[in-house]
Amino acid sequence: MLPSSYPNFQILLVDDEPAWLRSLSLTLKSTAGLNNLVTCEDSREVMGLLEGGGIGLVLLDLTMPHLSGEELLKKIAERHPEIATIVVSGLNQLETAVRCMKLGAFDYFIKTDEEDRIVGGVLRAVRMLEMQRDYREMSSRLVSGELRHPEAFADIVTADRGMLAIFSYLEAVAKSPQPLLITGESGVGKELLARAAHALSGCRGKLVTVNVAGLDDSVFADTLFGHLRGAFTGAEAVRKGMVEEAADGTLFLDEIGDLSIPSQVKLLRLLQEGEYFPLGSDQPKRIKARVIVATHQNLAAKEAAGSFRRDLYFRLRTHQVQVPPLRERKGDLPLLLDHFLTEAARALEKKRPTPPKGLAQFLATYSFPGNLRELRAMVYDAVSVHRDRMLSMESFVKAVERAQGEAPPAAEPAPRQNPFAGFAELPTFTEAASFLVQEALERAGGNQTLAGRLLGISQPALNKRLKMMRNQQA
Ligand SMILES: Nc1ncnc2c1ncn2[C@@H]1O[C@H](COP(=O)(O)OP(=O)(O)OP(=O)(O)O)[C@@H](O)[C@H]1O
Repeated sequence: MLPSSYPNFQILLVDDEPAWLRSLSLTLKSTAGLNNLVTCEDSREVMGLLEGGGIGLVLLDLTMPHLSGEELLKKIAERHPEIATIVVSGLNQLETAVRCMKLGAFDYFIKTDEEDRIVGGVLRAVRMLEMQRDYREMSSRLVSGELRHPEAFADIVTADRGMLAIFSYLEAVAKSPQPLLITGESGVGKELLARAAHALSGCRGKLVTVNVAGLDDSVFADTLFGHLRGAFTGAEAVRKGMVEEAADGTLFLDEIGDLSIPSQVKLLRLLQEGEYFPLGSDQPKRIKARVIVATHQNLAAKEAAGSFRRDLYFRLRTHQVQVPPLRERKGDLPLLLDHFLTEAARALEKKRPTPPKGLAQFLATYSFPGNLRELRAMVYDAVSVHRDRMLSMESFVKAVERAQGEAPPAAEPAPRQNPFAGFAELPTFTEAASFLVQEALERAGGNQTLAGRLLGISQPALNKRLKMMRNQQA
């Protein structure tokens, strides 16, 4: 099912110099993994090729016999506005470049420009086209309203708009043979989303998960590609690789940000060629699985720092979702509490306890660096120690205090900023206290005990202050 061609539209290279076409094709293939290329030496054939469909991007020379690049640029913009055109010309003239951009060129390069610049421009255009296509798909689904397959997301508890938009996106790209990249902090639910994407793909095969963190290159190759008997000392039997296990299904590679550079090369080759060799075999096998990868790391930063290959990064992020951390979807806390309470009670064979009033508000004041995994563990812990009908708030307060105490100290303990430092005119004591109290109550969802905790005073002391404030206003 995985095509070896990338991107999933064709890139047409037009130039009357066959040598340039060969060298540009080679560069795009070897440095950016772009191999869905078509070349054309005769400018008169270009419009016919475009009519055939399938071409998304044109790289166009300007000086050619018969039809000039500028004439073609005009025609393409008129008849195929959905196709992006990049001019790669021998002419280093500002006026020509400006004219081409006005005619609708996406970018303009000179043949003597550094290879890297031209490749970077082509990758930008590819990315833009991919995003446009995803956006079109997604908006048509959003306009149509409901999810088509809500059952695929049954295990994911949320009412958050950002998460629901991710669901729509996953539905939109479900049948795409290109890889899907899921990023987000640890514990946000990336694996659950990978499961949902697999369910949506409608593939008959299994979802096979491989955590690639800590696999050295030879173990990575052996795990993914398998080996023949006798391939190396100790290889007493044939081992099927995970790629084969995932045939007609999904291969989910978790912690992809930790992959070593040699393994990155192997993965890129697998995605690019669609083929691999089990260790000890010279018979290539074809991958028949869709690939989903996930990481909690910032791949763009790793790519910029040189520890993640650019060509692989671009290939992997054809379809990408960034899962928001729990602290950015606190509206989900009551739903999640409810879900994890039921789950924990069932797993621990206890009666489902009632959560204390204000628990969700209290948890909303915490940043949850471990995200949903941390919340789940907190709930399990509280349920396992509780005895009464009502769950104790204390267990959660302690867990939060413990976690805050364990948080690694900032490299230099940040001096607490004076929030009034920039004020031209200072508020009075009474005004400042009133702002503080209002803010704390808002953050605690009106719960005075929690608001008091945030301010470092007891609930009765806060209550007294509130009465005082009311009297002052009266
Ligand atoms: N929206 C959700 N509803 C219910 N349970 C969830 C949700 N999101 C995550 N979980 C649960 O939280 C835990 C962590 O989720 P998951 O393993 O999918 O996170 P992850 O992002 O893949 O983490 P890591 O980066 O560490 O691999 C799991 O037990 C999962 O079932």
